[in-house]
Amino acid sequence: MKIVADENIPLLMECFGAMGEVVALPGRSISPEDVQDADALLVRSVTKVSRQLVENSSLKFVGTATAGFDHIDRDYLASQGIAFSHAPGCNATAVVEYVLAALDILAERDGFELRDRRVGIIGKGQVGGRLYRMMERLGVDVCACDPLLESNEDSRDDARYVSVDQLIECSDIICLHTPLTMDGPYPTHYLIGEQQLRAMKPGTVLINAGRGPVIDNAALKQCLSERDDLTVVLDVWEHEPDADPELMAQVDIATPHIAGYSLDGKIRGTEMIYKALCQHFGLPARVRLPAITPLPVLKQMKFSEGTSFSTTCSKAIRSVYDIRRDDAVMRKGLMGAEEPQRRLTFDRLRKDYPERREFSTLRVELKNCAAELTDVFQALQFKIGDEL
Ligand SMILES: NC(=O)C1=CN([C@@H]2O[C@H](COP(=O)(O)OP(=O)(O)OC[C@H]3O[C@@H](n4cnc5c(N)ncnc54)[C@H](O)[C@@H]3O)[C@@H](O)[C@H]2O)C=CC1
Ligand SMILES: O=C(O)C(=O)[C@H](O)COP(=O)(O)O
Repeated sequence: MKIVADENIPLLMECFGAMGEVVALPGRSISPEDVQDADALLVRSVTKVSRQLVENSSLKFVGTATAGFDHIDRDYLASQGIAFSHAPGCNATAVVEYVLAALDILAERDGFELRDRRVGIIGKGQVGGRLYRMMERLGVDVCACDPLLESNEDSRDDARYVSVDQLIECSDIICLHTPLTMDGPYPTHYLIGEQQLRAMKPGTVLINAGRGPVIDNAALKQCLSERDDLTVVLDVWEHEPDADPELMAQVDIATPHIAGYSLDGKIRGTEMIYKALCQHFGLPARVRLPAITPLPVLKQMKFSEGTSFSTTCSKAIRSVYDIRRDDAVMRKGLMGAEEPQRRLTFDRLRKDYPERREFSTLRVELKNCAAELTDVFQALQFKIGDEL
């Protein structure tokens, strides 16, 4: 079997090496010639899997180790009988933790308590659904907009569903977690445009960790030049990897599409397409990824009695993931850089992203602390108690 794969898929050789020839290539440069005689193509989000790439190839399987699949022409693959698989939910926890890490920094900077804010989540799927439940457990007032979920009797739950306009009207913090869609009953392209931006309440925090074009970036730039009360966190950008440096200068936290980049989430993505490929070709899935996942650098934190509530949570969150580093590195690398350097730097920051682990890899010891603090750490998915 010949497998062509994005070189940025972690544990590629460990998983697929024994199955045949594995050709690892930079995702953006995978060409029709590369896949012509391949049996399987394994990508991440930067490879456009279009008719032009795939036609005249011997491909039987395409897998993307990502949650999103707007880079895949699934209709064309289906028309050619090529199997397709993605990795739903693989990095949802990482994205939720990205949002929490951003809110933790902003709450300290701007002097607010998350519990005093209403959070509105647009897109209540794997990411948005986890975020919704976590906010509920943290005692935060939360609502969601997801007309597809709401209108489906099988998936509807007792969450508080509202329309986009209602959500914008009532939320202090707006989190975007929809896929990028251009058609269907509820397309998300430019879901947030000039009108929606204008309608946001004074002081709204807007976070986009879905896909760049869900916000009209030109309208956002214009809006931010007119009102300085909005706080914006952008992980995703229109025209990636060419993130607009002017917009970057206007937003409060800027990162290069790394919200889902926990090592745990990336490895889960690899595992999901590995299992799907094995199943498709009738091969045994022998590799056990948890067994070869590295141990976290930081395994345990102990808090002294009397440490304040918010200090304790912030310290734990920032020890695992300090989003300020990602923001600083992006600004340093991209501001003032010319094309094509800017694009190359955006991609390099993603390729060389340092190891980041999920909250659940850190054990937190809370001797003689308030029970409420234990509840909060549990809601955030940290491990509790002294085991070492
Ligand atoms: N920044 C990053 O690193 C990452 C970004 N993503 C992006 O986030 C998106 C969401 O991820 P998941 O939650 O895993 O996907 P998902 O498919 O589980 O959830 C998406 C939800 O959005 C809803 N939705 C679709 N159109 C909508 C609309 N017009 N208004 C409101 N809701 C709508 C769907 O019904 C679904 O419940 C992915 O498609 C991907 O594009 C995902 C992972 C990492
Ligand atoms: O899973 C998704 O969807 C994402 O957005 C991924 O985090 C994108 O990562 P890359 O595939 O671009 O490495």
